[in-house]
Amino acid sequence: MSIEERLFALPTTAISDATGGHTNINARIKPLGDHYKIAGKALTVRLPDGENGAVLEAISKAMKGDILVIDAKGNTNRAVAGDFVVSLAKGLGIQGFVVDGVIRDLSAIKSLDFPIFSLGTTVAAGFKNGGGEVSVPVSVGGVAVHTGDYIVGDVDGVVVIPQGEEETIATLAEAKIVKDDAREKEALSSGEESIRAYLKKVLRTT
Ligand SMILES: O=C([O-])CC(=O)C(=O)O
Repeated sequence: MSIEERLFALPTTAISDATGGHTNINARIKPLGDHYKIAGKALTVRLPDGENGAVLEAISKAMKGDILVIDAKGNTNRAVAGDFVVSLAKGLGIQGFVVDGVIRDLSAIKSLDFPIFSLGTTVAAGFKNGGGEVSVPVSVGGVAVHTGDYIVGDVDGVVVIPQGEEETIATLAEAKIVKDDAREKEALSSGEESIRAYLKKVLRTT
């Protein structure tokens, strides 16, 4: 399995447990659909307040499977993208967007089934006066993100794994799931009896 496949198979909660939660993106950045799941490499975009021109530049530079991580500085009045821009990204094999800002044309974007994690939606398009940078360090949801960092997102939120730590974090998260499964089996195997036995054990030892 590739590292992308291993990360895709992991819930963000297990990755958060493995990282200690230090690189969890602020919970205000949410998936626009509960079923959205992304795992892949970040390509960063930094936008001047209210602008969105550099998103097109990022789309043109992205590799298939990349996730655009867009620092729009929390602006909720101007969209970084609408359904047209999202169609371009989807058409070139970009996996999803994580946006510290908002998008528009939600209903059409939902029809495209393109995973977006954002602060929500707005009606207004972004300005196109230029400016903005692609592949520079950004801050999104309170977390520093560099191009090449790994991003995993699902219904619970978005986590960042700094480049170079992905193998270690995936291994720790996989181990956490095995541990959680064993705990669940122990506590829930025979209804009230096993629940009480489990609580007794835990409350005595903590
Ligand atoms: O042009 C824009 O700023 C975004 C937009 O409406 C689209 O992508 O459809």
